[in-house]
Amino acid sequence: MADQPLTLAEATEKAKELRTQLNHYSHEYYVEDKPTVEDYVYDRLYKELLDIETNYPDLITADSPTQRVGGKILQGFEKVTHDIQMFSLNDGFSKEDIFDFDERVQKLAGKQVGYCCELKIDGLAISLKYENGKFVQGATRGDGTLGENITENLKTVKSIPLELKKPISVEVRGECYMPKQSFVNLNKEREEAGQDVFANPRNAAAGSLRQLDTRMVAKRNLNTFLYTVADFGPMTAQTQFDALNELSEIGLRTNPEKKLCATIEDVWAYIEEYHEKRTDLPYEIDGIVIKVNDFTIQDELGFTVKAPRWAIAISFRQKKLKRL
Ligand SMILES: NC(=O)c1cc2c(=O)c3cc(F)ccc3oc2nc1N
Repeated sequence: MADQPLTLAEATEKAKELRTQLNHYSHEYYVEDKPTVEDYVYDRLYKELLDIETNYPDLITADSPTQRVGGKILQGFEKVTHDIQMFSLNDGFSKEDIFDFDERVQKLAGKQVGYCCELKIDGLAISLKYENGKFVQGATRGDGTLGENITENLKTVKSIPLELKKPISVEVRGECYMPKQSFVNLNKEREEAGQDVFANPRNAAAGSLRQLDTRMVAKRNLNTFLYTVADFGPMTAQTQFDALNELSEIGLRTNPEKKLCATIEDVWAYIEEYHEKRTDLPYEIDGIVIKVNDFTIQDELGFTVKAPRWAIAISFRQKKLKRL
């Protein structure tokens, strides 16, 4: 006999249970890249939740996984002012530039400093605001002070949690990117449809986030790596390396290839290592970012008008580095 339809009380309880379970499985799959259940298990639970929400639309919540597919057609993107400016990075183009950076930093800091090295993901810089653990605003960098509100589009990016693991209020920043394979698939579809193809995954990600139809964004398989805590709230990390671990602990996706380097020689070895490995990565990188690890020293060094003095990006994208 068909199941008795659930009462509202039963449906409310069941929907809550399914949302928690589905969001947990989604976190494992999209944020940790370590799923513990097969897709069909997820799909069955998802269908069960969708049926309940279809029968009881009032039970739909903002953090329900069914809301990830989008469905809003936006009129445009409102402007957002970044309370904390979103800077860009100074670029280095050679081994000499990196060693000069180290010399400047040691001189300013008055001592040997350690560096946190990270891959420079080739995507679009984004800012994510959470209030009491809930995702409330996503924005582009724009000119560093004025960005665009792309919250509805970022809600369809599965690795961006709609709710953190802790009910804290923070602002974090990172990169939204399109994985290489998704880029190849998308361009194949576009070519078959007689549409223009995207030149590279970065343009494809930027073009996807500019879509006004959020259902289109949901289909683009965008992803993220977070790398900066702008407004710390109750977060306690005192170094960049620890901040990346803390971001991961509250449920945000961070890049696993980070490395703590005690000397600039170790930094250079890391740069050479990933200059070789970059073609094997499932996402594009356009270089390496080197950051003074200790936040106290970062604060001492501060920013110029356009960039932090305590970081430098080395770009793989130009000729001179080919001779690495
Ligand atoms: N594309 C990137 O993967 C990446 C980019 C930045 C920045 O743009 C950036 C800009 C700042 F003003 C300060 C720190 C930063 O750290 C960063 N770290 C990264 N890993």
